[in-house]
Amino acid sequence: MERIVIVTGANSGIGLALCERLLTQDSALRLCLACRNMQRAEAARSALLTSHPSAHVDLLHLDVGSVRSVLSAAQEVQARYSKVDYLYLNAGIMPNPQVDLKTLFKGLFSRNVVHMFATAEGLLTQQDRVNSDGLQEVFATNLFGHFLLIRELEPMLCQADLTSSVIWTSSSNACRSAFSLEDIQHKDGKEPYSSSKYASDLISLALNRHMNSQGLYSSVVCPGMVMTNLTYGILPHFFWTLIMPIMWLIRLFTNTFTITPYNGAEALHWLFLQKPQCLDPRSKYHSLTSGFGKNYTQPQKMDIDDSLSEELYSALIELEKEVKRKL
Ligand SMILES: NC(=O)C1=CN([C@@H]2O[C@H](COP(=O)(O)OP(=O)(O)OC[C@H]3O[C@@H](n4cnc5c(N)ncnc54)[C@H](OP(=O)(O)O)[C@@H]3O)[C@@H](O)[C@H]2O)C=CC1
Ligand SMILES: CC(C)CCC[C@@H](C)[C@H]1CC[C@H]2C3=C(CC[C@]12C)[C@@]1(C)CCC(=O)[C@@H](C)[C@@H]1CC3
Repeated sequence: MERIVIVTGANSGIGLALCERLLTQDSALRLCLACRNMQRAEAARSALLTSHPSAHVDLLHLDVGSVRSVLSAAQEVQARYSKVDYLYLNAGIMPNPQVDLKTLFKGLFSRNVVHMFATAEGLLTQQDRVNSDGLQEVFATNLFGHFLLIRELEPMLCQADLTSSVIWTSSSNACRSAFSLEDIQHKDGKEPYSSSKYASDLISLALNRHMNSQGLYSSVVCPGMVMTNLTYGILPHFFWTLIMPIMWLIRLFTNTFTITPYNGAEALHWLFLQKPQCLDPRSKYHSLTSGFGKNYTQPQKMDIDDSLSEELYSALIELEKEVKRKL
């Protein structure tokens, strides 16, 4: 039977590299690029069809940061397909990032330098804003829109005698201290990205608890540090060009500097090949690249607990009711 794969944020970076790798793996699958910008989506589709001329590549308009768009995209999916086998929740934003130079320089001369380059913990802040649904934009895009999409696609993901995989592109920047149950949207802090990624780790755990019995399995991935539009937005372009040799040098000391989108998509691709029942719901699957350029996937236990994940799950269900009431 034809496998249906949906990838959000598929028009660039890790999402596009994943699509390329999936088609190389299985040219018979039906790939659906779920993107907010249809011009960029069309360009991505053309690029994929150039390397895989007989592939089935569909486009779906989805602004994951807009409740209305998520609801209508989910309806469109139900009209087009009979099931969904893989749902890659990859779209993500990090608006107006700022590097804390003091922490960076202090970190460079500390024993924590490798950890700092792997996670950027405490190094990055962002400036968030409220979107047209009245939600914090980073929360809405990186977490809530994707959660709503899963909820709307539940019948397609939970088919009798079949399993489905939901795969979140999280990050090693996900940090417990950045997340608070009292402020799940991170209105009051300066690390909405870290908070939203930690929340996705929690929600993945809760989804497994609630949905495994219906055949839905959720996993989280960290692609490592990858040069994409998202990372290019952190520092001026000329500065990245200047420090690029240093980035390749750092790769000799930490396997988390995967750098290319192809390498970054390693764990996302690896999960496509696994039986979802055999995965660990408490592990994050990391794309890693050795100093010699060898790609591999490694699970690492996450710093998450059941009660916090359950409370966040309930809070998102409540928020779902609230936003639907307001429509
Ligand atoms: N690069 C890195 O080092 C790391 C990245 N990640 C995560 O990987 C994921 C992919 O990012 P990456 O490839 O790096 O960056 P890119 O900016 O290249 O890709 C992000 C994708 O998400 C899409 N997107 C953003 N907002 C929305 C929205 N509201 N609706 C639909 N699509 C949207 C973008 O579309 P558009 O072109 O329209 O903007 C783009 O296709 C993100 O979740 C990011 O957090 C995690 C760890 C490290
Ligand atoms: C002097 C140095 C060579 C300058 C580079 C410093 C920083 C700009 C980078 C160091 C660690 C990087 C990093 C990310 C962004 C760029 C850095 C802060 C991420 C936060 C990008 C997005 C993610 O989700 C993380 C996994 C990355 C972690 C490392």
